[in-house]
Parts: sequence; structure tokens; C-alpha cells
Amino acid sequence: MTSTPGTPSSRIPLSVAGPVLCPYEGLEMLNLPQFNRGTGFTAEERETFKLHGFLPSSLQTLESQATRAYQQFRSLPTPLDKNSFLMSLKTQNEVLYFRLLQDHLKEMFSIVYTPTESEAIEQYSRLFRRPEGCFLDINFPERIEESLLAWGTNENVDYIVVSDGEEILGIGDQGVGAIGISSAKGVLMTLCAGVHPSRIIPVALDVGTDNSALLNDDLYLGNRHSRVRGARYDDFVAKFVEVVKRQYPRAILHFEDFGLSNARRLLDTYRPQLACFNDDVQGTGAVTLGALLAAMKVLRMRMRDIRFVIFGAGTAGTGIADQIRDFLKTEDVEAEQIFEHIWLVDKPGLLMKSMGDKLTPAQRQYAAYDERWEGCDTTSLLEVIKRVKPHALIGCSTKPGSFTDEVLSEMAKHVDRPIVFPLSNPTRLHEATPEQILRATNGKALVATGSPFDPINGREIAENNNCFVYPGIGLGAILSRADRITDEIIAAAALQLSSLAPAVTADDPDGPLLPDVQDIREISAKVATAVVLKALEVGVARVEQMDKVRVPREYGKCLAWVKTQMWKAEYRPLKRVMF
Ligand SMILES: NC(=O)c1ccc[n+]([C@@H]2O[C@H](COP(=O)([O-])OP(=O)(O)OC[C@H]3O[C@@H](n4cnc5c(N)ncnc54)[C@H](O)[C@@H]3O)[C@@H](O)[C@H]2O)c1
Ligand SMILES: O=C(O)C[C@H](O)C(=O)O
Ligand SMILES: [Mn+2]
Repeated sequence: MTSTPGTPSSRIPLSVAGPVLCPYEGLEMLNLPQFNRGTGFTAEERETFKLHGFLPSSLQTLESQATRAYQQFRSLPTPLDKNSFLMSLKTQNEVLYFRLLQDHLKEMFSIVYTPTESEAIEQYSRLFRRPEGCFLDINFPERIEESLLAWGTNENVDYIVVSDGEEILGIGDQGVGAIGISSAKGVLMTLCAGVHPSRIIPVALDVGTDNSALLNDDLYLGNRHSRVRGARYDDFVAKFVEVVKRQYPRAILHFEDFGLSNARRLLDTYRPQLACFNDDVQGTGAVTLGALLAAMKVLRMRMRDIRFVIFGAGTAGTGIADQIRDFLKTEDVEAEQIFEHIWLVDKPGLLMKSMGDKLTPAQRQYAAYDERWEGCDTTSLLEVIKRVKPHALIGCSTKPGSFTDEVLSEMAKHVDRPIVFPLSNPTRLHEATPEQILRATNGKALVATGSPFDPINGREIAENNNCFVYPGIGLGAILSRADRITDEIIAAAALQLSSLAPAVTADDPDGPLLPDVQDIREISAKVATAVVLKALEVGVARVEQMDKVRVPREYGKCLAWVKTQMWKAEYRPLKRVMF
């Protein structure tokens, strides 16, 4: 398992413990972020690797290097400058980069991830310094295999994050800037779940872009043609997945920020074929179910007694609906009754049966019966709220301000503690701010948001972001060597998360419905443990045959084992080897 990791350029084995093997010396070594330690090289290492002339004489520890880097970080004026600084550090010294992030997790999380990463992606072609992942060009499908293999082989790759950049967060088509989201999601796999950074391949599928600003930008770095769609696109993705299946049979494939017409379709096509998941569909569904289950504990209610309105019924919105639907099955609500529990609202208003083919297959099952809605202006969210009297309102619409004061106070008229989750990222796209929600509901609402917000009047605001589950799902799937990622696995992740919310653990009705980002490593380890145990239970785990490891079935022991498999940002002994 993670005992023989490798590096992209060299395929030299690294590991989570023991010495790091390095065949390089001098300037070449200093230029490789997975080996470079800069002023942190010891006297002996400087000797062995012929580094003396390249470094000032003082010998620094990782701690002092992190202190110096933190001062540099603090001196920068804007979040985007800080993001660029960290990106450049990542391409200089990987251990120092992750050590710095770990030491200042809460402060830096929003800089390397949502929301600042979205600014960096918008500016991708202007900020480019060094490649941070694998670029696959739709005009050269024959290069897919060679390009991926240059990053590592089955022996040294655990995780592949792929995006085609069509629907990045809520900022739409970013073309080749897709590499930014694949890379940021990969960074969190290491930071939150301890997957070795060199064992992850971030991938951008460059299939063109329909973003005219990018097409007209002389500095744009991607393919300068419109987005390829239809059979040629499908064949390209199929070829990519075929290479992943054949060359990396042990790796997990993570789909991120594909467009509405592809995300669900690709997931449905490939889920039965390999261990893959779509973070926007299933990750978002699972984190939201986790927060809702925590809310049920606060309200002392069951999910079957709750009415849900989901505003924005795209990739994330229907993913959330599906997780709720599947959970309701465990409370004896049949699929045919689902329209009495979940209402989907999108651009045309409430989704109705009469919309027929205009609905996506994922939306259709939730469509409302027209005859029950006669006399209601279903194009208005407010009117739908008046009629449904929902307990929970969830936003994945990318439409800022759509949860108006009127909508929010209407909710508060009918239920004592409305559940309101504006989830559209980045921050400026939220359907309402937590402050507005609490004001309009006299502080009664149970709030969770897609991006981080500061506390309001001392009350912590839960961040309902898929980062609370996907790193744990990914790590659990890697460690169990899962052959498929089943619905049971995703549900197990949500259930585990719900038990870790401060509102539940501290039995505090105003406590957050999700844990704090500060604790994300512990949370991810626990989610991974739930995933490993579920994968073993449902028979998709291959770890015991493949790696000849006996995995403890007892939760505490399994958690301890999971933690031993997590990579840490530390300078391990370096050992010189020949090519
Ligand atoms: N918090 C999280 O973890 C998380 C996870 C995934 C997505 N998101 C956010 O959710 C948003 C949507 O992402 P997605 O991947 O589902 O995108 P998507 O394009 O698949 O879906 C967006 C949906 O919103 C609808 N919509 C657009 N404008 C609307 C309006 N004015 N009124 C009603 N509906 C409208 C669209 O028709 C579409 O169905 C993004 O902002 C994304 O950042 C958050
Ligand atoms: O990237 C995030 O912050 C969450 C999510 O995957 C999104 O697309 O918004
Ligand atoms: Mn996403």
C-alpha cells in the first residue's frame, strides 16, 4: 500500500515512513519540490548530495523555515497574493508547503481552497508559473497514456482528480483553468487525509472553452476553440477512463466540476466500471446529509417529518436530493412518495411533471404533480415556500441574494427553527449571508454555508463544504483498495460526519451542524475509517488480497490503522540511490 509511493518525474519510491530515496544531487535536486529542503538540508545531506555551494551556511530546521515562510505570507496584502505565494512554495519545497498549511490550517484553508482558489482559477493564464498537474488535450487523444504515465505508474499513484473545467464552483467555464481545481482538491487530499502528495495526479481535460473572455484573451493558455461536445467528447473521456482502468487498477478516480450535461451522465456511466465518484454530486450530497442529520438531533425530529426545498437543481442540488431520498428509504419512505418530501426549484420555478423532457433524468423523479399546484405562481420561490412551508431550504443555484428577507421570514412563520443552507460558492454567490438569515429568522435558523464565514455574535457558522467528506471517502477507498464506491459507502461517510458535529457532541442547540475545519484531519481519518469498514462489509474492499494486510474490524483499532497510513509533513532521512 502506501509503503512504496513514487514521484511524478522520476518514479523513485518514497514512503510514508522510513528513508526517502533520491537519485539526484546539486541543482537538479534543489529544483524538485519533492526532494528540495533548501536551507533545511543537514550538513551530512549537503555533503552527500553536493549542495554546499548552492546554500547559505546556516542550517535551518523545518520549524524555522516555516516561521520564515509564515512571515513572508503575512506580509502579502491580498488573499490572491497569498495564494500565489503558497503555490510557488508548493513548487519549491513540498514538505515545507504542507507543514506551513498544517501549522496555520484555519488561516490558510480559504487561501488554497474556496473561496480564494476561485480567483486564482479565473486568473490562471495570467498567474501561470509552473505546471501543477497533467494536461490532456482533446486534439491529441493518442497522448493520454504517455502523459499520465509520465506522472506515475500503478505502483505509485493512489488518486486521480480530473476536471474539464466547465462548471468550476459557481464561476462557470474556465477552460484549462480546470487544473486549478484538480490541484486544489488534490492539496486537500494531502492536507486533510494524509494522502502522499506525489501519489496524486491532478488532471485537466482541455476540451476547449465557451468562455468568450478566455477565447479573446491573448494570454489564455488552453485550446482556443469552443468546447467539444457529443461523440468526440465522450470518446475522449472514455479513452481517458480506459487508460486509468488499465494502467491504474488500484487508484481512485475523482470527478470535479464537470458541467450539468456531463457530470451525472459520466458518473452513471463509469461508476459500475471502476472505483470513482463525483465530488459535486456525491460529496456535496453526503456533507449536506451529514449536516441535516445533525440538525435532526438538535430538533429531535426524523428526516421523514421534514419538508425540503432545494433551490438550484443542477449537479449539486440533485446530488443532495438523492442522498436525502436514499436516507428516507431507511425511514420507510418509498421512492414513489418522494414528491411529498422534496421540492426542487430551478430557473423556471418549481419543477413540475408537465415540464417533461425539459427535466433531466436526475430531476424527473422529484417533479411535482401539476394538479396539486393549480392557482399558485410556481415561478416564485416565495410562493413555493408559502405553500410547502418547508423546514429546510438549501441553495445550489449560483444566484446570489435569492433567499430574500421575505423568503426567510416566511420560513420562520411556519417552523420554529428553519434549516437554511446557502451553498453556492464562492462567497459572493451565496443565496444569502448567515447574518441576513439569522436577522430575518430572529436568530432561530440553523445555518450552514458553502464557503467559510466569521462567527456572528459569537455563534460559529458551519461550513457545509464537500471538503468534510471527500478526503475521507478518498482515503478510505484508497486504503481499502475499493473496487467500486457504492451508495452504502457514501451514506456511511455522511452518517459518520453527522456524529462529529459540535451541535451533537456538545448537545448544543446553537452549536454548528458540522465540525470545525481546524479538526479536519481527525474528521477525515474517522470518515475514512467508516468507509474502510463499510467497503469490507459490502464486499468491495480488495486490500486483504492485494496487500496481504489484515484490517481490524473494530472501529478504534481500524481508526488507529488508518492514521498510521497518513503522510505527514516532516523531513525524513534522505538516502542516496542510483538511477
Ligand atoms: N458547498 C459545497 O460543497 C458545494 C458543492 C458543489 C457545488 N456547490 C455550489 O453549488 C453551485 C451549483 O453548482 P453545480 O455544480 O450544481 O452547478 P450546475 O450548473 O450543475 O447547477 C446549477 C443549477 O442552478 C440553476 N440555476 C441557475 N440560476 C438559477 C436561478 N436564477 N434560479 C434558480 N436556479 C438557477 C441552474 O439551472 C442549474 O440547474 C455552485 O455555486 C457551486 O459552487 C457547493
Ligand atoms: O470546491 C468547493 O469549494 C466545493 C464544491 O466542490 C464546489 O464546486 O463549490
Ligand atoms: Mn466542485
